[in-house]
Amino acid sequence: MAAFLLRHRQVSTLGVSGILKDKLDPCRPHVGSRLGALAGVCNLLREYSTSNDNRAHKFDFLDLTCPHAWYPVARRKNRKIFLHVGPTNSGKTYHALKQLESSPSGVYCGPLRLLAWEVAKRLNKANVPCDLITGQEREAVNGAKHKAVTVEMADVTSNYSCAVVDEIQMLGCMTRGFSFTRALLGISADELHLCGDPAAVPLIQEILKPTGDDIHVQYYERLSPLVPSQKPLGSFKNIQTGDCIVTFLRREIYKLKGQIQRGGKHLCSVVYGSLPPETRTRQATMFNDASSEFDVLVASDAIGMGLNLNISRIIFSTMKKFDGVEMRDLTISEVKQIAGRAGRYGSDFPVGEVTCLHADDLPLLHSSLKSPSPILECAGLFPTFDLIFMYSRLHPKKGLYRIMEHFLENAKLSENYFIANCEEMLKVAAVVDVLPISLHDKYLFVISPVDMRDEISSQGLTQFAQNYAQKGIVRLKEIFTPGTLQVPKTESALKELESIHKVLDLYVWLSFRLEDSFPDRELAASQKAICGLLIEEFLERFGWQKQPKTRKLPSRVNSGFLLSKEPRQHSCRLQEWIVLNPEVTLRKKVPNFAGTIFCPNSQNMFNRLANDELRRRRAATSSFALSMLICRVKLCSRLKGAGLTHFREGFSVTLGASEGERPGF
Ligand SMILES: Nc1ncnc2c1ncn2[C@@H]1O[C@H](COP(=O)(O)OP(=O)(O)OP(=O)(O)O)[C@@H](O)[C@H]1O
Repeated sequence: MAAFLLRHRQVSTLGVSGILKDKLDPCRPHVGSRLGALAGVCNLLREYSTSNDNRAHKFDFLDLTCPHAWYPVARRKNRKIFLHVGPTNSGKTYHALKQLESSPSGVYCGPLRLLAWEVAKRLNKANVPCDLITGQEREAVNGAKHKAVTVEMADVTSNYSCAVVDEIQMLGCMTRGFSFTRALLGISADELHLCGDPAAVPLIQEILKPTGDDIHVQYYERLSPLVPSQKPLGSFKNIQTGDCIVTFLRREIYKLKGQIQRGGKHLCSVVYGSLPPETRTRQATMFNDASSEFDVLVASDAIGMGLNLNISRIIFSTMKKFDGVEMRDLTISEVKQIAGRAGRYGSDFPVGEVTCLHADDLPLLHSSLKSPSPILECAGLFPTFDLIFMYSRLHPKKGLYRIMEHFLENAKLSENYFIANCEEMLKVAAVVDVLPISLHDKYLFVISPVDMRDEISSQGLTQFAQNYAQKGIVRLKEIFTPGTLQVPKTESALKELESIHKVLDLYVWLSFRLEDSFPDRELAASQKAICGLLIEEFLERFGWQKQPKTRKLPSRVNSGFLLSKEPRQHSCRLQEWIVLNPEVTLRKKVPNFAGTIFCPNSQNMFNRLANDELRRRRAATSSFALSMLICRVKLCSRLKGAGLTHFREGFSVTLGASEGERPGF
């Protein structure tokens, strides 16, 4: 599918693979605001940013031994630090958020967009106006003094009464850890609440010593019991409603989903890392909803964070995972984080159970659950653009790749820190180095959330950077043909669609940083939403097309869900709502109609699309609000002969519906 979407498939990645070993990282670099002001460094550097290069030579830009000094705004405060630590599902975040909610101003910093969305929603619902800021979203709420952000977007120049940094143990993450270190050292708040694993306590106490902050540690116990089973699952015949099967390969997820569904008793939602976050949330919602048919979850370790899940039992299908270098046993922290998802407090399953598919794996499960997580020893660090820029002036002939490489090899660090793993960033640096753009712009591409291991994503980035360098403006249509997305028919087509979603996501990210040069944010966002829906359509159909007749509804099914006697055949029913996207190509074909038409073919799917759209509209500019219209499909013949393959015989569309019309949900 991507072959006709990405127009320049032959784009060279400039021999990057020859330069770098292609190792996988556990966390994707996703760095939104590393360009944000780092006042300490800036002050330090300002005096060297004149043409007096002799002075610059005397300053050691490689000295990263005192990162706390980079944040003068935070250093002017005597912060009270509250460490909320304990196992998963122990109420750490709940208590920290209560403090945030009752403070006059504040910020929540989470590791995932999903978490930022959830907190923004929660605060707004509690009548605490809260903005949402992630790499790809800016949703401003009138009068908001609170913000929910992804950790990379944390602002270290503003003052807050209260700040919360969630999953603080991630400061030890090889790729993203430095953003947590930056939030820990740099957020200027009277109260800073840190939630996470007790394994991070000694390190945090150590690195905060030079700040003089006041530290209080509060330990929590799990709110609901977690019972490790003595018996393995053995066979998928023993799967029950509320079970979650964990596996680590995407391919395996679909294999297990198919296997379980073929038993005819259960339908499976799926959650894994490369699904768009919106899709992950919806899959989780379907699984949680007792009235939906999807009563079993097949997931990767992506369930470890960010999703509220009503899981009764976690079943590890394997206790090994490929980490990009080798196949290895799961670590104690990984086992605990995943297993801890069973039996969430306040959910339908107040007691959680955990087991393995195979008896051989039980000893490792049991021993991991009994052991404390190993103490974290070092926190991540990464040079800001200011430092890289000043360092580059000492080596004016070197490209960003060589400057970064040299900087990272020679940086001086104290024993509490490590320099982030930036192989992915270096791959991008090699791509953009040959282009005639400024160091600042190169750095921006380098820190963008691109997955360079994914061929389509890496080609998307290359194309964006090349077009930007050549023309100064990047139109989405030059690389992507809107209106050509289709429901994938195979797993490999699904994978391509996931990659296309990543490319569109990257465009949106760039559009927030280079607004004039990436003007098609709205189009990219609407195409992203469609990608998500098509992916979901695949997920709902998967495993059913071959044997729909063997289907027996499980007991908890509410058959009203799909409004059909044959629940899995929902593609036969055309619903009465559509989404119009005026950007796309049908303009010429259909008189009086300024757009293409996407027609969700189930009410369920439509509701999701409409919810998404309304959420976006609330946040969007008025011009964007006009770019997608939701309108009613009626039985008339205006589109007959227009070649609209989305529509079935006998149905067509009323044109020119007004934006005021609202679907009835
Ligand atoms: N005192 C409480 N009253 C009501 N609900 C609570 C309370 N404490 C926690 N909860 C609920 O229990 C669940 C788990 O709490 P929370 O997410 O704060 O745990 P956590 O320790 O941060 O877990 P994790 O590490 O998995 O994020 C949440 O749904 C939360 O709303």
